[in-house]
Amino acid sequence: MTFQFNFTIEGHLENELTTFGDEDLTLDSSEESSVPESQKGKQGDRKCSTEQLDLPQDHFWGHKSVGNATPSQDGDSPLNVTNSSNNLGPHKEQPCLRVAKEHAMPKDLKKLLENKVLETLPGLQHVNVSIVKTILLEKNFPGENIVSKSFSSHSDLITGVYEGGLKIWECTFDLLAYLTNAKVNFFGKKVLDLGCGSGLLGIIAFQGAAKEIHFQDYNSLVIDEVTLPNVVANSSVEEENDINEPAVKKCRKSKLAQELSKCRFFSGEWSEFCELVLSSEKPFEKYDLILTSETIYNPDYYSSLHQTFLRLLDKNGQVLLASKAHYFGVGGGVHLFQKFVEERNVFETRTLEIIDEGLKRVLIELTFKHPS
Ligand SMILES: C[S@@+](CC[C@H](N)C(=O)[O-])C[C@H]1O[C@@H](n2cnc3c(N)ncnc32)[C@H](O)[C@@H]1O
Repeated sequence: MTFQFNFTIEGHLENELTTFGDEDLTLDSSEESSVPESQKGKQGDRKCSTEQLDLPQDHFWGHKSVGNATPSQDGDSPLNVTNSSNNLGPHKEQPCLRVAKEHAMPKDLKKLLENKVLETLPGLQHVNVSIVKTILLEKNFPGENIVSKSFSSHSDLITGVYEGGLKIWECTFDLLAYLTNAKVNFFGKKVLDLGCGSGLLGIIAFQGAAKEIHFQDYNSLVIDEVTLPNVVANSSVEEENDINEPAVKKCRKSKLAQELSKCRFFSGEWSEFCELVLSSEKPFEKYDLILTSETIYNPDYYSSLHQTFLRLLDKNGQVLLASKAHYFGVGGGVHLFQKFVEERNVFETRTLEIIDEGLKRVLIELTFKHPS
């Protein structure tokens, strides 16, 4: 089975970009200085201080743009750095960590699916992201315009600004297939879809009667425009439409609300997310299962990702991680990540599957070396 997604920059969308002012185009650190003073610090949900944030020494945040230069069959091509090499070195720029926030499920669920076109995968529905992007480009909505930034930089990733959640990456499908084939049991588990984007991994856990499912993405726009609608699209909200009987309708509504209350949604950088989620429940019940796809492309994030697993995974829990073997241009990949993990000596890694067609992809499992 092949899935085709168009990750390239649609021509008509590019044209629409011309309607945005230059001030929207803060593509990389070298262009940062051209940002009008009035625009600086306008991204209200960003926090910029190393001291406050317990950053690892080796953690730097230049705005590395990573593009999908070579269109491929599924559009999910090797990641190539689109900007010049001066983006690859450490920057003096202050690290900017996106503050985490929790997103409430809106009361009006049908509104979430307004203007959305649904596509169907076996057993799953998801919104068409190209249409979401088109609408977002047309709307001059408040907040950070990651869509226009992504288009103008011809890039699916802009380090520290947009981390790629507005598309479904190939390894999500590998992990979905693994979860189905290996009949992974979600029943009664607390699950985290880390770096969720579309949230399809978490949705599978939701459908598999997980006790609780948390979704996290770097960008709040992704949660609002893609993850939340996808979760709702895969709940029984549509069935409700067909019922005329008010008592039955009321009963269905409360069942649906109960079902959806198992899901929580978060945006923000991983260390910030950890702080938020750990303080949101006392005591915090750790995750039995963390699902994560295409989140190890950038070695600069390994420390924060490793810390997230360490802080949030239950001692007997499991991380299922899907990744390309290597991310050209950004430098991350399975080998480097496994080496990073081995050096920390906390987690055991086990290769579950190697998919050696097209770009080599790998599924790995992480568990604590010493569970108790
Ligand atoms: C390449 S996208 C993959 C999206 C999705 N998992 C998929 O496979 O389709 C990487 C995801 O990881 C998240 N991410 C990457 N780096 C992050 C960071 N430092 N802090 C928080 N989230 C991050 C982003 O939210 C983004 O959605």
